[in-house]
Amino acid sequence: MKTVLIGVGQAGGKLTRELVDFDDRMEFGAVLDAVAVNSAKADLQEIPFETVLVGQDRVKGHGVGGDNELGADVMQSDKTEVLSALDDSVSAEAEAIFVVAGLGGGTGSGGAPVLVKELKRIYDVPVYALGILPGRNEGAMYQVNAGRSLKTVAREADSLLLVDNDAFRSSGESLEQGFDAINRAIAQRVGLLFASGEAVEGVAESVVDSSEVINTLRSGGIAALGYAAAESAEDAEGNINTVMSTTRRALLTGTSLPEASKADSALLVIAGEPDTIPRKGVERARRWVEEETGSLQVRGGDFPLRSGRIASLILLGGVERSDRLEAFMQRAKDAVKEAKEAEEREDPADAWSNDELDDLI
Ligand SMILES: Nc1nc2c(ncn2[C@@H]2O[C@H](COP(=O)(O)OP(=O)(O)OP(=O)(O)O)[C@@H](O)[C@H]2O)c(=O)[nH]1
Repeated sequence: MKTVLIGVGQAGGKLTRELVDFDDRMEFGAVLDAVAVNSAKADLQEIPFETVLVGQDRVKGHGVGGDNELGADVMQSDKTEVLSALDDSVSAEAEAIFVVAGLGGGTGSGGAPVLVKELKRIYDVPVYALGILPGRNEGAMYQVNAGRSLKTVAREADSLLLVDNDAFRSSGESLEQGFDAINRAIAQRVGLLFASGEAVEGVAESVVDSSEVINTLRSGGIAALGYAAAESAEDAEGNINTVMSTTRRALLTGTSLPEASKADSALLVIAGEPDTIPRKGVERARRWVEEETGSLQVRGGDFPLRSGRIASLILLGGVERSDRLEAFMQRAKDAVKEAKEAEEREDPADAWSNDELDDLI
């Protein structure tokens, strides 16, 4: 799927950079172009592709400090510059646009929904978002920002592919220490998804096509991506059980949104040397994904790849009803409530109008 990437905010820019690197390293050529947008000048300095600084008149290049309403405002004010930077990037070849952002901060969280909405007005290709959910140990501000941003992006984008920072965290490591590793893990998975349908080696009927990715995401709402790989046997027969076990791991323990296994639609991509991909195993794995997700729309296809490994990549569309997402939305709502209570506590005047204390007479 020929894709144009727009990274918004710090996390968005860093993850976009990883995605560009992965696509280059693998020589897939699925990423057509990339642009990074930020209100913090320092975050743009390391970016090796086109950048746009927004909100300079309001925040003087220092970022919006986690204020996502300000993030939305500065994107709205400077959208013309951002859109004109994209003029040449979104060529006739482009099949999709991805806006990449951390949903917990200010610039990405506020800017991404505004940008997605504008892009949808202009371009005919699907406009997707790749959103990063804050880990459960991040502060209340991050949860509140992400709750509001998620709701808006999911409404505006053709689909929101969610990645939970907690899904990729290694034990004993702080979230910050782990960011580079998390970004690499996400870039590998999402990069393979972009490249699905790009590989032309060993062209066969079973090779996955970009349109299958687009059709899987057609139901809109929230999407997730699962992945697992294992050493490949030398022939297809020897890989029947391996395909089944990587598929199980990809869905049950390897998704970008843990515990999201019920879905409206799914796409199962098996990547590996074409003559080691077992038809029987792939069919069996696809039926298992149908049962497990409860979806009658499970597409499938191969991704021919020169590798000693065999991998299952599962794209899930319509995972809104997942427990993890419900838990996150509850976290965001609790954080809003706590913030309101703290605000009231700070104002001594409110002590007199406390509803929990009954009047004496
Ligand atoms: N996966 C991942 N998450 C990150 C990274 N950097 C920050 N985050 C997460 O993204 C959220 C913060 O968003 P940032 O992108 O840093 O903020 P911003 O959009 O630049 O906004 P401001 O700094 O407020 O201007 C937090 O939830 C972080 O946990 C990263 O490199 N990788």
